[in-house]
Amino acid sequence: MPHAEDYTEFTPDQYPSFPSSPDFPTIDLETVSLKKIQENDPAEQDRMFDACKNWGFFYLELPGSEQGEVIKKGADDACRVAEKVFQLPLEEKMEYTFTGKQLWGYKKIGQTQVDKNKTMDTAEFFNVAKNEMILPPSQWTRKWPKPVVEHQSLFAEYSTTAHSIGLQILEILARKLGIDPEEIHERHRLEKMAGDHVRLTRGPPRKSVEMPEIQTPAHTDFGTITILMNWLGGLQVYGSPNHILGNLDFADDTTSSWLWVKPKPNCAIVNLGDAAVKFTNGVLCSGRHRVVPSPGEQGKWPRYSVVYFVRPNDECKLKALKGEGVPEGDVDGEEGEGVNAQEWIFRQAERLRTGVYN
Ligand SMILES: O=C(O)CCC(=O)C(=O)O
Ligand SMILES: [Fe+2]
Repeated sequence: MPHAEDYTEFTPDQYPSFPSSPDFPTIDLETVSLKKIQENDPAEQDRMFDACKNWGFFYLELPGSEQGEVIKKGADDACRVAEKVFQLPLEEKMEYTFTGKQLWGYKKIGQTQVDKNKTMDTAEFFNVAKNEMILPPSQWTRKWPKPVVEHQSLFAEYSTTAHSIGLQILEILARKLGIDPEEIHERHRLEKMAGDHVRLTRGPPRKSVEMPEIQTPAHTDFGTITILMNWLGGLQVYGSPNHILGNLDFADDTTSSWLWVKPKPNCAIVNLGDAAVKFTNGVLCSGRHRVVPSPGEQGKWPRYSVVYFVRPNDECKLKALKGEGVPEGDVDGEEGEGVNAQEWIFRQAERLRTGVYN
């Protein structure tokens, strides 16, 4: 990696701590040790299962697990690449906008509507596709910016590791519900085409004390499971658990209904997405969340995050799986039924972008 002094924006050593004040109510999430679940610790696995049925969100403690260390270091390195990507001229970044049904590449600021008044989002994303990075550049189907090309091995390792951790978690959840774990593996083959990507995000420093801006509007993730690394506050979870598929409603936007997720050192934040709700017929919860500018002093820094989305293979149908813990019938009516994962994700992304669901 280039020298740290080349960078000015992503400076986690300098970040002030998350303010401890009743003005910033936080959500009390469980902390699950990756090492322990990998060692089949039954109590740890039970706590994780409960967290996935309740909030659909938990902290995943990384140290002590080899794969955990890859994510911890890899996320830092990915942010340094992100800095370089976001520093490219807008004109150049726009050469990488999403094409067709693939949500890969660049999303500029202000592309997504965040409220009923048509206020636009303030975060920029760069989505680095798993299916490209795990292949040699000669097999790539699209162009990637130089900083990404130069760090292909970082993105390949990060994608492979995050995908593997996601599947280990899903396998444990499947067993608890009496679902054959092979049903999960078959729908999430690493080498098959899927919407999986490493998302690099950058939100600008806060403009005003009142924090009116929203960096990323309320949403549930569209895939199966997400492994998120962030360093500054800003992520918020809606204060009542969501078991509704694809819930993108702006809902009650009053600040009191949102709880802050305080970043926890050495931990990833794991959350389930819509496909996990669908596969389990609503037993597992895909937590509704959004991103606002970091609170207090933290808001003076630009906010970076590194998100890995584990998604079902493109052709996979979003249907409940069989298992003794999965109720019969369809708790969500026909929503998403029979639609393949690629189509579902594309539709949801369009709905989120345009706000037509409201
Ligand atoms: O930046 C974060 O902390 C969360 C980002 C997120 O929710 C997303 O990209 O889906
Ligand atoms: Fe999200």
